Amino acid sequence: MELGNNRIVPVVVIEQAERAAALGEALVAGGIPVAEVTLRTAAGLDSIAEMAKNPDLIVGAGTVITADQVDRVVEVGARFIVSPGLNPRVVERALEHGIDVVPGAVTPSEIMTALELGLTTLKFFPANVYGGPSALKALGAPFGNVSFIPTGGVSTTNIAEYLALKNVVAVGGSWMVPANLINDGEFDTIRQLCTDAVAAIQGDN
Ligand SMILES: O=C(O)C(=O)C[C@H](O)[C@H](O)COP(=O)(O)O
Repeated sequence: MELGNNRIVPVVVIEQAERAAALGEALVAGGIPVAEVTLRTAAGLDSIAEMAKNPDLIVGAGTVITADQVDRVVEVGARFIVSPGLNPRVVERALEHGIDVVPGAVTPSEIMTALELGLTTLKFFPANVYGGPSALKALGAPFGNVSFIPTGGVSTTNIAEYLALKNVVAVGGSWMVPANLINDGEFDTIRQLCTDAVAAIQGDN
């Protein structure tokens, strides 16, 4: 997955596309130049298009549920696709476009289906519901070639524990990009939340 050397993927829920450019600048300034912009709002597509204009930012689409949504997010410049679950038609359409796709998979059967589709980097969501780090350790035994991006309940309190696992390539989360701060244009605060998140893992590297 095209993440550069980033190990934190901000999950963005944005209500106003006019906030997108400034949000992208805050992420870059805060040391996390990547964003998974979800399609959970009507502003998602336009926000991806706006943030994709920033050459310093890696922008992908989240909450991609259907193959049609894959076409639309590729059209506006998404560089990767994340899904909460595993829909083979979404995966196949993304692969047809030649774009990285990270579906959600938390059970051995889902993981085996993803492997069959040629994928080895998967979203582990909701991580806080499906057992967190201990579940990921257990899954690492039979699936040594699979990397996960745990998402759901991740924060500075547990990010180091997740990133210490050899089968965790990055974490996803919304804690550094709260929707209310985006809506209120509190981009200095978002930048600080990003630098705090980066600091939370630098001490453990
Ligand atoms: O929207 C999607 O496509 C999802 O899969 C859900 C998000 O990734 C999680 O809601 C993020 O979890 P928090 O960091 O606990 O807020």
